[in-house]
Amino acid sequence: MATLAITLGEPAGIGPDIVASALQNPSAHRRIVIGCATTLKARAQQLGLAMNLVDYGDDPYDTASIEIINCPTEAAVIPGALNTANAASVLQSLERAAHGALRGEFDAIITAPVQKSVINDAGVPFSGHTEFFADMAGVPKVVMMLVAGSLRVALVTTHLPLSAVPKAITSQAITETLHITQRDLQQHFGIANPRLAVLGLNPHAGEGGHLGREEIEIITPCLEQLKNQGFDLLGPLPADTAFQPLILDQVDAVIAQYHDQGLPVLKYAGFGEAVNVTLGLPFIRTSVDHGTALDLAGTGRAKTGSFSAAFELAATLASLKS
Ligand SMILES: NC(=O)C1=CN([C@@H]2O[C@H](COP(=O)(O)OP(=O)(O)OC[C@H]3O[C@@H](n4cnc5c(N)ncnc54)[C@H](O)[C@@H]3O)[C@@H](O)[C@H]2O)C=CC1
Ligand SMILES: NCC(=O)COP(=O)(O)O
Repeated sequence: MATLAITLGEPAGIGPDIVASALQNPSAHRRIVIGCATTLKARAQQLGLAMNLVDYGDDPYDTASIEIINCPTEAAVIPGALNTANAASVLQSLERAAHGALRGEFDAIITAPVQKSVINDAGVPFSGHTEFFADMAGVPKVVMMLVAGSLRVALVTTHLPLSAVPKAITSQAITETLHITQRDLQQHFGIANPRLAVLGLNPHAGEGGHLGREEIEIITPCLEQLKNQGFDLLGPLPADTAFQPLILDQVDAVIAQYHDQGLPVLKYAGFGEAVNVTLGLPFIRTSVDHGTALDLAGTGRAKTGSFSAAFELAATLASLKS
């Protein structure tokens, strides 16, 4: 049995809906939701779902119960309507989850989606859970990897404006990404000798320098150095032709240089069933593949497939660790 912390995410989004829906059945794992208890109860009621919520630690563990660590929102929550007053509650829930995971109180964290913009609008710099948890853990570099069936896509850079990407593609960023991905695929995914396909940055991987020089000046020398150290790498490959069975059948993960180079393909392959996992943290963190879907909050139309997959992957990774 694993002890799994679940953060509720943006209270006006579909986080409360998917958490209430997906946690209906008893589980072999202890489930601790961190977020606004009033919001979760209200959303469950709106969706006609029963929720057996008990305060964290109050009762002996019961397979049907959901424990809650309450992080009340400042203002009443209206599904679909963002409110900067409630950003503090979201951040408090993430901090509580990270502190608990760092001290071994939780075996893993599963996050429901947050609305990054409303946290920024509340005056707090925040680019994503990935970077937030890295900061909380004091880890300078982590890797965002999404998994859809046998397809795994990891990113060298995460939440950056496109204009900032080329500068961020450094030998150090690529080297660290490949080290973290290789190590975590070995340690957590049981892949003894991961083979990784690394994408170029430019169209046609730079077309021999005629469409950009990052492949020649940065990526290729970096990959050669890592190959000499024993890494099993393909690339740099043109991104537009890399996602085909000829390549994918021979690799364990694709390394994309930036968010929208790799994730649209992954989400086309498995949106609604895929899982986002942060590699390189000192604790396990998985998440959904989708955002806050404000348009669906409180409607009963939010699908729970990705959350359930994230929950199962977190439980599996936690059991492999112990
Ligand atoms: N892990 C996280 O915290 C993530 C947060 N986000 C944040 O979410 C916010 C909204 O992002 P968008 O790009 O609009 O993406 P989104 O995923 O919220 O919505 C895209 C489309 O997919 C639909 N959709 C999303 N989840 C669904 C579900 N479970 N069931 C059925 N339909 C679903 C939505 O209704 C919408 O039509 C942004 O602030 C973004 O930063 C986005 C991705 C991940
Ligand atoms: N598109 C994936 C995404 O934005 C997830 O971000 P994070 O909040 O998990 O860092």
